Amino acid sequence: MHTVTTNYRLSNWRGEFVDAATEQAFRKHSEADASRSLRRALLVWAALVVLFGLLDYPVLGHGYDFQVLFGWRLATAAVLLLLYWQVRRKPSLVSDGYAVTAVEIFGSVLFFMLYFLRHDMVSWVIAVVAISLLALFMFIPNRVYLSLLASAFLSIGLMACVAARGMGAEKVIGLGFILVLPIAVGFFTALRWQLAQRQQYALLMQVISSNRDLQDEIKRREALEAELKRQATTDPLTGLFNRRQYEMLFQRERQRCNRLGQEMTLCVMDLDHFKRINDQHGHDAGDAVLRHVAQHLCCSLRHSDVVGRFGGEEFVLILPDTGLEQAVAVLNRLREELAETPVPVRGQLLPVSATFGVTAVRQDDSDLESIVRRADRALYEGKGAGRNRVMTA
Ligand SMILES: Nc1nc2c(ncn2[C@@H]2O[C@H](COP(=O)(O)OP(=O)(O)OP(=O)(O)O)[C@@H](O)[C@H]2O)c(=O)[nH]1
Repeated sequence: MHTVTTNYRLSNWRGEFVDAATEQAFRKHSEADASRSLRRALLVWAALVVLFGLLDYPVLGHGYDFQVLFGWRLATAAVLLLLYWQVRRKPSLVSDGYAVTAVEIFGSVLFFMLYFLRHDMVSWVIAVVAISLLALFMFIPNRVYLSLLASAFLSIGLMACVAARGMGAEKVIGLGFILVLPIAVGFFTALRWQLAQRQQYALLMQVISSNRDLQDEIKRREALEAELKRQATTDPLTGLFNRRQYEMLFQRERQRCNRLGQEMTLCVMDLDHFKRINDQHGHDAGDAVLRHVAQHLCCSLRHSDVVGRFGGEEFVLILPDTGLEQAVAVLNRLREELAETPVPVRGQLLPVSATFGVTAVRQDDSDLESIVRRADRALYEGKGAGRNRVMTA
């Protein structure tokens, strides 16, 4: 279960998450998007700065003022493009906002120069500054207070320019009031926008977290279901199919073989003198031998063969698509393998062997029990004949 409890509380005044780690995660999440929008804005800004320089020429001619202004325009565009390149290389620059603020402050200086050099468009400059103040709040996506700093620099700077040109105090104060308007609108709009973005992010994260919990729960239930199924179908000691399961699999395989006209054999296998192992080495050693033999049977036989534990040290092997002759060959190989590989138990090698009774499944066999009884008879003949052998019936 994902029990991470993230604090999504928002500070209405900062427009950020109260929890620093959550704020950090949000910025990381929105970084790519914010960096893309900022880069676009920087390109447009740089293009406008240079293009509007062409309009300076008819007014200023080829003189010194034009050269200074155009030089400054080019410098501004270069700084904007430098930031564009840096943000592209390192998108995290957009999240902390300091580099963008510094560039905005540098970019503002062009307005002051325009104010002094383009006397023909003083009121235009003021209007453009007012619009730019609004735009500033959009440039720094996560730092509304840094935008406030950049806009304060631009508006106070412009007021200082107006004062420097000898305008009266009432004009300067009046301009201040005019400029406060776009700053207030920009600030509160950006603040609301930031809050809305974070609310959306919190909702998204909560949905993702619930989905993850749900997926974990589904996985847990699936594992539980698989475990229950395993317990219901297998023998706990050896992991082989239990009686109910191999009986069911026998019926299925018999029908399949009948349909395809294939032969099928069934074998009952019993370990020889198993009691001795228990008596001499203990019940645990006997269990270990049973597990080892079960493992060996599963590895040696075909994937489609069915291996079940009949009870005690007896096993049932169902071999679909296998005639009696073939089965005898397979079982002899198995018998030899068992007899040749002693089982390692607690540092000792215990020799094991087994006797097999095998019979073909016939069309007229009424049920599994009668087939097992026939194989069992062969098995006991094998025991009587000296064990460690394969007998047919
Ligand atoms: N360790 C262990 N022993 C078991 C288990 N189930 C049955 N046995 C033991 O298996 C032994 C079977 O003994 P017997 O039926 O006399 O057969 P055997 O000693 O193998 O002799 P033969 O079959 O005649 O070769 C008994 O001692 C049972 O207690 C089990 O799950 N674990």
